Amino acid sequence: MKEDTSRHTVLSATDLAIGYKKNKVARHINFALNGGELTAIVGINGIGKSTLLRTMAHMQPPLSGSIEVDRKPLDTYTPQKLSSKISMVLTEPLASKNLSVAELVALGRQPYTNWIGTLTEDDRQKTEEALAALGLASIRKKKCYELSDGQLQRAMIARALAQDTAIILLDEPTTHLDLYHKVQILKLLKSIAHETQKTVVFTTHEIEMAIQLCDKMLLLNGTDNPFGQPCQLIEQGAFEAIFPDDTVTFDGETGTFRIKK
Ligand SMILES: Nc1ncnc2c1ncn2[C@@H]1O[C@H](COP(=O)(O)OP(=O)(O)OP(=O)(O)O)[C@@H](O)[C@H]1O
Repeated sequence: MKEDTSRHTVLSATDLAIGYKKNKVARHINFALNGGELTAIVGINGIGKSTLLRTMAHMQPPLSGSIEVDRKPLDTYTPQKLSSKISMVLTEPLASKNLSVAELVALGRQPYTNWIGTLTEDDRQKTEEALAALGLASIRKKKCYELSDGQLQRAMIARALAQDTAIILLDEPTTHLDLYHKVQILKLLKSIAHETQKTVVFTTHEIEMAIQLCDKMLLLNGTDNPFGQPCQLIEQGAFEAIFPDDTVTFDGETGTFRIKK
């Protein structure tokens, strides 16, 4: 039986500072994410969203502070154990677009297969479920280079779903998509979080959409990085200071930004 992750903190950060040897990018980052929640990380260009996501995936070390997965420090996990806990969806072009959609999605099972990568019946079933969940069954044989940006994005998410981790991290999953496909992907992420009790976290520039669709938001702002439900952040006036107010202002009533003319 699967553990009910919705009742406890699955992923948390305490006074986290992130960045690079000569470049402290952000500090004072605090959050606690439960299972079954969709969370957006937002903030202006270069504020550190991708750096934070990479730090959460243990692809780079924190400068200070801590990250815990299931209340254990991230750095106590072996890479193998971590790949069964956290999956990461990057927007970078695939190394091999020669793979078919089904082959790409099956790669999600790698953490569980033996050294020659033989798929078991369970691996095949998880791959099929992921293909079906993302509406990819009919194009399973298509090569990845034949896909539209939206289809490729869905295939990358399906690979993460096949990996069947409690935590899914996605770096800008809606870039290059039109409004309809942006909403489609975000709604899909929300239903994955709510229906499978996974903790889903993504970076985005779609602040208004995130306000409407996410359970929680982390706003990287270079100072105190407010975290909470979108309505709480609106009440705190957290969105008002994101952009210089001679350019764009935030309307808390509608949860939208207005261009100053
Ligand atoms: N490998 C690296 N080495 C040193 N500095 C880096 C490296 N990668 C990114 N940075 C710097 O870290 C800062 C944060 O970059 P990051 O990509 O995390 O921001 P972001 O919020 O995701 O930006 P965007 O919205 O433009 O994608 C930037 O100043 C960037 O130049």
